[in-house]
Amino acid sequence: MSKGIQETPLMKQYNSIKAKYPDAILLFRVGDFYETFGEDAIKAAGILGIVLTKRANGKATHIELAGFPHHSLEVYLPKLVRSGLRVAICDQLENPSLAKGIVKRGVTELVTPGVTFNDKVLEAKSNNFLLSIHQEKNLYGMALLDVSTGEFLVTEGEISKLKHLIDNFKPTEIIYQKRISLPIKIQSYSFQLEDWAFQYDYAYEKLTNHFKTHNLKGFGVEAMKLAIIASGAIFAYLTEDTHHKLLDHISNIQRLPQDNFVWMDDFTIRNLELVGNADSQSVSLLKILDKTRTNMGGRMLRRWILMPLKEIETINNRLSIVDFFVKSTDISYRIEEELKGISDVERLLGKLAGERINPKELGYLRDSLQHYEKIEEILKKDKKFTFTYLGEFKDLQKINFLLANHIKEDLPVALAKGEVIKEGVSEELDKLRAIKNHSKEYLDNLCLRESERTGIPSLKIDFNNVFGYYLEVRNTHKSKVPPEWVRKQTLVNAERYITEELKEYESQILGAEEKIALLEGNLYIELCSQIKEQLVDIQYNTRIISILDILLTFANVALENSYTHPHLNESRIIDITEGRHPVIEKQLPLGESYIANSVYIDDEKQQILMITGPNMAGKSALLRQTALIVIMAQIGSFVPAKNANIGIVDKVFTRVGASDNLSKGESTFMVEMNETASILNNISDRSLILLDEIGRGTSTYDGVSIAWAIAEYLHEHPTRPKTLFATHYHELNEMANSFDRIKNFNVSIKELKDTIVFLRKLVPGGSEHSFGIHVAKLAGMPVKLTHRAEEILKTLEKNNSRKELKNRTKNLTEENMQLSFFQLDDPILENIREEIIKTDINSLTPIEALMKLNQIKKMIGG
Ligand SMILES: Nc1ncnc2c1ncn2[C@@H]1O[C@H](COP(=O)(O)OP(=O)(O)OP(=O)(O)O)[C@@H](O)[C@H]1O
Repeated sequence: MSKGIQETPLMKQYNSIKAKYPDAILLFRVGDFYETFGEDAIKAAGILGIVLTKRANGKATHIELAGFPHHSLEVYLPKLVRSGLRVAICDQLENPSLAKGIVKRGVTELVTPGVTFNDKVLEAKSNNFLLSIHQEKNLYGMALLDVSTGEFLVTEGEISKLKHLIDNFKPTEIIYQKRISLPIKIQSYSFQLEDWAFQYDYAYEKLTNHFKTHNLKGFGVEAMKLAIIASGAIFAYLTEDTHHKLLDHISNIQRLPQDNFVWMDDFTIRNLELVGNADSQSVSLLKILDKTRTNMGGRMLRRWILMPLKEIETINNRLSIVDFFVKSTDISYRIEEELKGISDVERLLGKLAGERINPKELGYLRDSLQHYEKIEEILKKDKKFTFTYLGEFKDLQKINFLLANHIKEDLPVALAKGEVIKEGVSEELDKLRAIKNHSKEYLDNLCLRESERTGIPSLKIDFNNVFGYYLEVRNTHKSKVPPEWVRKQTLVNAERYITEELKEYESQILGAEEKIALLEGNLYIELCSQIKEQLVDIQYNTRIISILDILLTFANVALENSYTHPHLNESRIIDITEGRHPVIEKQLPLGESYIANSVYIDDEKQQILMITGPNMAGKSALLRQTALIVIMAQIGSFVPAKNANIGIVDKVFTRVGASDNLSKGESTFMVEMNETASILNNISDRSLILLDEIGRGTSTYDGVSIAWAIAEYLHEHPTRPKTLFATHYHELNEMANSFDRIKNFNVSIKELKDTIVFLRKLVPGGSEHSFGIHVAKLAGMPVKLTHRAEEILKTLEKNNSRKELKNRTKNLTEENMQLSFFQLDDPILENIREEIIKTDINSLTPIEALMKLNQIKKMIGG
C-alpha cells in the first residue's frame, strides 16, 4: 500500500489507526459500512465470502477493499473470530453531520477468540477461557478468565500443572510474555504481550483497584506472586489491548486448588470420553449426564466432570441433594419447570457490567430472577431440604421490584426503538408520549378541517424523511389549493404541499420523540446501574441455581437409567457390584442388554486384575466402566451399578496399547511407552490405573516382557496402585503364581463348534488362547484367509514357539523373584547381599549360622 502525498485524508486516518493494530483485522466504519482494506480485505473476503474490489487510493495507486453493511456486524464478526482472528472494530466517534472535516474515528473494541461477549462466538454450554501464563525459572503463574461470565481462577505450579490446566480448561486463547518461549505445544490461539504487562507492582495495584480491596488476602491469593502477575497481565490485556474497562462482573478471584480434585491427564480424559471433543462423533459421559436446563448448569457440569472431588463430605452433600430430588419427584418436576425459563444470567451480567445489555436481554434477566425466587420458595417450603451445602439465597427483592415496575412486558432489542420504560415511572415521559400518541388524532382533524375549508375531497396527510409532514392533493383538485400552501414536490398524479401549521406541529412531535428517546435512554441507564449494585448477589444466587440444575439432572438421569447411590469411604478398596458402562449401555442395539459385571480391587489382596479374553470380549468396556463409575461417584452423581463402595481415588490414569492410539508422527510404540512412563512416575496410593493392551505395539516377546515388567513394577511399588490390566498375552497369567496381589480374570466366552459367543461376564481365572482368528471370522474376513490362518497357527504351535514362550515365562517367575530381590537399590539389602556372599558356609557352625541369621534380621529391622 502506498503512503505519503498520494493518500486521501480517509486513508491517512485508516493507516494511522491500522498501524496500532497490525495483527488484527481492522473493521473501519465508513458511513453505513464496515470496510476492510489491503491484506485485511483479502483475508476478510476469503473468510466471509464477500466481494473484493479495488479502489483508488490517492492519484495513482489502488487498494483492495471489502466491506459489509454495519448492521451485519453480528453475522460477520463471529465468522472472523471463529477462524482464529483478532478483530478491531473502529467506529465513528462523532456524528458525521456535525463533524468539521473528516469524522473522528477510533477502535472501540478488540474482539479476540478469548475475549468476547458475542453470543454467536461463544458456545452456550462451554466456558470461553482466556489463559494468561507468567513464567519464572521452572515455575508458572496461571490465570484463567471467562470474560463473558466473569469467572476468574488462578493457580501456580510446574509445567505439568500448566499442561494439566490446559488439558482441563481448554482455553480458546493463551497470552504470555514476549520474551519467553513456552516449553509445550499450544493448540489454542495465542498472543504475546509486552514485558511491562507482567510486573508484580502493576498487577497488585490493578487487582486491588479492581476489587476495591487493600490487599488480596480475602481471596487467599496474597502470597501467589506468579499468579498475581499472570492476573495483572489479563487486566492489562482487557483494558489496554481489547478496550474492556467495565468489568464489574469479575467480582472475585478464585484460587484453583487443583490438589482438591482428582488428577486426570489429557489422554485419560479423551480415552474415557468424559466430555467428548468437537470433532469426534462418539457419545461422551457428559452427553449422557447433561440434561441441564440452563447454560450455566451445563458449563458447570462440564467442569465438574473434569474435576471430580476428593473430599467425601462435599461429595456426600451433593449426593444427599440428588437423593432428595430422586425421592421428591413432584418437587423435582416443579423446579425443572422453573429452570426451563431461566436464561444465561452469567453472561447477561457480563453484558450488564459492560453496559451493553439491551432491553430484550434485561427482560430475560427479569424473568430469570423471578424463576429464581420461585425455586427458592418451593425448596424453602419443604422441611426435608437443607441449604447447608448450597448456602442461602441472597435477597433480590429490591431488584425484582425495580425490574417488575420499570420495564414493559414485551421489549425491543434496540433501546432506540423506545417503548421500554413502563407508564407511571416518569411523569414527563408519559406527557411526551401523550403528545406523540395523540399526533395521529390531531393530524386527522387537521386534514378533515382543511379538506372542508378548501373543498378538496381526497386530501391526505403523510410523512417522509426529506421534508417531513405534507398534504397531498390529486391533480384533479390542484386548482383548489389555497395560496398560503407551499408546494414541495410534483408527482405524476399529485402534488405535495406544506403549511405553516403543519410545520409547527411537526416540530412539536419530533421534539417530543427526541425527548422521549433521550429520557428513556437515561432512565434505562439509571435502572441498569441500580441493578449493577447487586450484581454480586445475583451471581451468588446464580451459582446456587446452577448447582441445583446439575443435581436435579443427576436425579433425573439416575431415575431414567436405574443408577444407585454410591458409598464413598476412606478405604483403599473399590468394590462395585454389577457395574455397567453408562455410555455403552445406552447405545446397544434394540433387544440387547448390557451385561453387568462386579469388580473388586484393593491394596491388600487383589491389587492388580490381569484380565484376558479375546478381542471384542468386552475388556476395554470393563476397564472404562470401572473408572467412569468412580468418577461419577466422586462428582456426586448416582452410578450405574447395583452397589458401589468407593474408597476415594485421587488420580485416574488410562493407557491404551499403541494400535488403538492415534499416532502423530512418532512411532506408536514410542508414544505408548512415553505415556506409560508418565504414569509410573506419578502414581500415588489412591491411584486407579487402567492399562489396556499395553505392549502390543511391538513383537510378542518384547510385548510380553514389557507388560510383565510394568505389572511387576506396579505390584512392587510401595503405593500399591489399584490396576486393571487388560491383555491378549495369556502368558501374563503366570504372574499370579508368584505375585500375591495379582489376580487373573477373564471376560468369558463360550466356544461353539466353529464360532464363539461373547458372554461378557468377568470370571476368575486366565484364558488359554487368544481367539484372534475367530474374531477375524466374525468380522467377515474371506473364509479362505481364515482357513489359511488356522493352518499357520497349527504349524506355529507344532513348532512350539508360543508354548516355549509360556514355559519360559514360567521359569521367569522364580528367576525373577530372585533377581528382583538382589537387584534392589536399597543399601541395606546391598549390605546383606555382601554379608551372605562373604560367608563361608562350609566353615560355619550351626550356632554361628543362627547368629548370622539374627544379624541379618536386625539389619532389616526385624
Ligand atoms: N458388558 C457388556 N454387555 C454388553 N455389551 C458389551 C459389554 N461389554 C462390551 N460390550 C460390547 O462389545 C464391544 C467390544 O467391547 P470392548 O471394546 O470392550 O472389547 P475388547 O475386549 O476390549 O476388545 P479389543 O481387545 O478388540 O479391544 C463394545 O463396543 C460393546 O458394544
